[in-house]
Amino acid sequence: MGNFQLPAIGVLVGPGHNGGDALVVARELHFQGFPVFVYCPFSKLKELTGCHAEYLRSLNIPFFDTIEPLKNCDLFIDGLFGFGLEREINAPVSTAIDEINQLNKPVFSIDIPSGIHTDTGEVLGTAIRATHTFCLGLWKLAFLQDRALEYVGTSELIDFDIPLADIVAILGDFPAVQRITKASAIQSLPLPRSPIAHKYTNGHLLIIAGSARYNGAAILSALGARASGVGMLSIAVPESMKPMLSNQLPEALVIGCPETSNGAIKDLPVGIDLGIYDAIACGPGLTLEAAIAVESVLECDRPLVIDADGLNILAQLGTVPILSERSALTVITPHPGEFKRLFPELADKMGDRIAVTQQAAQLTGAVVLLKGARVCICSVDEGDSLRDSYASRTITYLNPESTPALARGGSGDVLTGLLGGLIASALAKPSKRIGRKSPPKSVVETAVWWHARAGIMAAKERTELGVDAFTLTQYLIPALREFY
Ligand SMILES: NC(=O)C1=CN([C@@H]2O[C@H](COP(=O)(O)OP(=O)(O)OC[C@H]3O[C@@H](n4cnc5c(N)ncnc54)[C@H](OP(=O)(O)O)[C@@H]3O)[C@@H](O)[C@H]2O)[C@@H](O)CC1
Ligand SMILES: Nc1ncnc2c1ncn2[C@@H]1O[C@H](COP(=O)(O)OP(=O)(O)O)[C@@H](O)[C@H]1O
Ligand SMILES: [K+]
Repeated sequence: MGNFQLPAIGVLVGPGHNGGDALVVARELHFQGFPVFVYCPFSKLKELTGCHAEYLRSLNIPFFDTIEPLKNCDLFIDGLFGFGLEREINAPVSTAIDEINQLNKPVFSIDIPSGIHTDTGEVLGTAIRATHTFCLGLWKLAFLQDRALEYVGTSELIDFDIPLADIVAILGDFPAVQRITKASAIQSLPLPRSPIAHKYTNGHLLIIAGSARYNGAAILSALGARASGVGMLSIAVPESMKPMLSNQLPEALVIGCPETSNGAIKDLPVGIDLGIYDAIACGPGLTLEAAIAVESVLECDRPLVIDADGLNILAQLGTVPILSERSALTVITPHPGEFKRLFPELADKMGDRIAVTQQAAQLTGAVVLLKGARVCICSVDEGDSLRDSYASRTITYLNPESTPALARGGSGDVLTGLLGGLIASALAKPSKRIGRKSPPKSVVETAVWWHARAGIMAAKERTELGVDAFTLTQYLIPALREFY
């Protein structure tokens, strides 16, 4: 026999059923021969948890009420608190959590890292920084809240067959919050194309973007739109940028606009007919000098994607009154900074990204796409008869998988173009409609999922440092090849 030693395991046990789960894990590891050490500083345990504790003590598994004796353990199981935690954790438990975090050893959390609020993802005083979290039964919202992600580590769902009838009884047939799945995202791709398609049946998108200061934004949006397969792509840019755009995108119709002395779009060209476009994506790189053009876009009856400076100008014009006036589809795609400018009344509640996105959708009737690590998309439920008041039910989609490789300038511009192209293609006018078309709102989820897949694939091949925005555009089509 070699000198083989099983790792020692520290198990952190709380007073509720999360602690009960941890005790069951501790017992099974003990039966498999692992040395197990329990930290449980609580004198009062819930009944079932208390029974498990009693059984472990009868097996002579050691219990401690300080962390000190567990410090040499090789890894930890965290069962201090699960979804029952609603108030701040105080000393001595908070101090124990900080000490565990400082050990820098692998920690496996049960259900949710202890200290994280199960819905809002808020850190209640302090929280375990898990290496891996096993979420039990149904995904908790905290796994989709940006502020919890550094604590969750990698994560997986342990499905223990909660009966579907029970889930439906509580959440309904179509829960108001959904994770974007590969299956649903693929469904809304404009594939396969009709064999008798022609360019106009595949939609005509107008991108309005760019300035002398930010000319790359127009190119990146256009390359995003190119990957969407949109039938026709027009790009309105300041007149002096026309040659550069034509050079980069020979297939596009480039429209030169009158420009300010700083090289921003002063206005749209006289006589331009916005009515010919199936969708308009407006905003990347415009600067605030393009206010007149953005105002005319917001007043037109075309489906819109508004991003970046389009949003900053919208905020100045008055987000809620302007968007509430619109009857065509409007998708706004703010990052958190832009979101605060659009909705200053929600600025101090941004920690709960899901709640503020829902409130923004209710205030405006727009589809609100809040960017970040876990993009949140929210719209008012069209099936709801109270829609006019916007006080009705919202439907929320969250993208569960992405990569921080996308956290660099320009990746949002790519998304704007991709999204615009997919919407134009889904909304190609009814007289031209051929083949399968998707509901326009569902392509918003598809665009977000596709953009993230491209980032993930690029990061895998090139590391997280190798995904500049132009490179990202080059991975959009390869990311789909896995599926087509
Ligand atoms: N269907 C189910 O129920 C299933 C449940 N499952 C498991 O149970 C977990 C939920 O169990 P739970 O409801 O007992 O809550 P839990 O998170 O253990 O904590 C509550 C305890 O903590 C205490 N406490 C709270 N805050 C505190 C603080 N700041 N500082 C100190 N104490 C504090 C609170 O005390 P009290 O507020 O009552 O005084 C109470 O005693 C869930 O995450 C999953 O692991 C799964 O196995 C599958 C099915
Ligand atoms: N940590 C992250 N993980 C995953 N995606 C991210 C992360 N940070 C940013 N992103 C994504 O990158 C894009 C950044 O967009 P944005 O902030 O508008 O940048 P830009 O305006 O420079 O193009 C968004 O799609 C956002 O969701
Ligand atoms: K836990």
